[in-house]
Amino acid sequence: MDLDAVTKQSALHAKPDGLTLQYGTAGFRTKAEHLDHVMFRMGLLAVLRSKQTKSTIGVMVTASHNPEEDNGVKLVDPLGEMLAPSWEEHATCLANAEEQELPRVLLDISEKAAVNLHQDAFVVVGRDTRPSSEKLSQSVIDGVTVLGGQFHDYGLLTTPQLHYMVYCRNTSGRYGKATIEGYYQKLSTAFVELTKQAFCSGDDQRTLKVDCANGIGALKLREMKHYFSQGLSVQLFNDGTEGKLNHLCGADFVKSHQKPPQGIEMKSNERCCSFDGDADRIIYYYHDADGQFHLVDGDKIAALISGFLKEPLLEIGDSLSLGVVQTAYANGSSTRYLEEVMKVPVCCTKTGVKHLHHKAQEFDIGVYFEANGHGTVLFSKAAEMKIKQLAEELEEDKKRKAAKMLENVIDLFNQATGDAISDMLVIEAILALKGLTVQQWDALYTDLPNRQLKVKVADRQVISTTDAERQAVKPPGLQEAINELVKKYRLSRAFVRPSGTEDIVRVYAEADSQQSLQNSS
Ligand SMILES: CC(=O)N[C@H]1[C@@H](OP(=O)(O)O)O[C@H](CO)[C@@H](O)[C@@H]1O
Ligand SMILES: [Mg+2]
Repeated sequence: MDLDAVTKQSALHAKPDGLTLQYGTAGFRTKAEHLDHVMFRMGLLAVLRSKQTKSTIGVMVTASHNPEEDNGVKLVDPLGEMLAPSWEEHATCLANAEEQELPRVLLDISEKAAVNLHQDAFVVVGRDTRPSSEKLSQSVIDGVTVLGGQFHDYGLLTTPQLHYMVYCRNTSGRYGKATIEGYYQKLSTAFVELTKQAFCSGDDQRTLKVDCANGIGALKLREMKHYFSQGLSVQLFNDGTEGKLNHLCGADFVKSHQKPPQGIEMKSNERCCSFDGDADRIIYYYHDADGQFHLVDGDKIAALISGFLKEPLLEIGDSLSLGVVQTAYANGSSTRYLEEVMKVPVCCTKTGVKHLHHKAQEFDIGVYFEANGHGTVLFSKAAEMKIKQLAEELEEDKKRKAAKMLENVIDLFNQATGDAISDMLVIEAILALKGLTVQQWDALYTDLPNRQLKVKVADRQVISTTDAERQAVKPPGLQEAINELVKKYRLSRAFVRPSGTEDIVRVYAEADSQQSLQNSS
């Protein structure tokens, strides 16, 4: 490690005095103008992590659904998963070190994490469409090169595409080809195979309107749509040619305002969906014949998918375990539906994909979705092998068909992380195979009316929670006050937690009717 070179280069990416940031739920996120030094340092850290794991590490420059002026960065671990928690701490230390402390902190991390500094390092970099992203990703690359790491800059990518690239590179191509073309091919082939058996319904059924949040999703979906056009025709809105990123559009806007985005024309009963700014979340919605807006969120996506998976699993007759992972934000109706009607086990974890992902790995087939539309389905290695084997071996036609279908489903889901494009194709395949309209899907259960608020407080850390964030332990009296309110209304539930990505406290409440909800919130 040439620490003199690091010090010299770092001076070109100097940290503003006194600025402290934390590696949160989704990496570092703040105004883009404050991030240059963080990017350089994350380039350094990615090299150390790569040396330590002897694997390719990813660095993604994005602030997802946050405003265009913001930006952010997160590291992607070898199997495409989020950075390990102990390294989140290293990331925070490194980002906050004053200039003169930088060499010492780098040495400290190397020592604590037992990094073999003679090992080679390889880092892949991706970025979203924000005006600040190109320059910031160059700062990441400066950090990588000054520590002697090699890199590949993928340029513009969705966040899940970068996770996919990392996963491919660390599994010697077994997961797929680590190119954008490889990603398109893998997903489209699985989609086309899967939908071959679908009853050919009218053109209306095969058309989907997509609000791309004026982000990277638009670019990538436009490139990709030709690959699967025989099975699905997508119409792009908010494609970035005019509007501002995430402004009055995108999955986060639609979910939190419970209304359609601007810039999309919706006819009654037409199926529409929204991606977020880096295309790792997806939300569906429609207007009914009376012009009423209906949101079909991540919970309903989980319900659709787990219902769909149950049938072929039963058919192949193997006792592979299927489970669903949610967070406290899951609508109470969805949890009840999954447990009581679908009869699948449901777990609740803390907010943030890494928690859900981790829990989902405990099942042979783990379905995980946040209500806001971030999620995927994970298949254990054992489940994948079993399904592949059955797809080849089974004599009986029906069973083999079921195993083949599952095989394509495995390929269609992004196993590294939630992916709006991949989830969209899975959902569209299921709707086509089952001959379901968006209204029929929506009718699986009725959401309890719910509301989510953001509250600015002086110090959000005065609130601490337990029981997967559903109970407040501090400050004293808060939980008792919530209990008092909640017990007055039927099927009601409420909780308060500090956000892991914004300087605010989030308040959530749901109840059996709009009236009860308004009274309680
Ligand atoms: C209620 C909510 O939507 N929370 C979001 C948000 O986390 P907070 O910790 O609530 O700020 O951002 C996370 C990262 O994008 C996402 O995983 C999560 O679902
Ligand atoms: Mg996102």
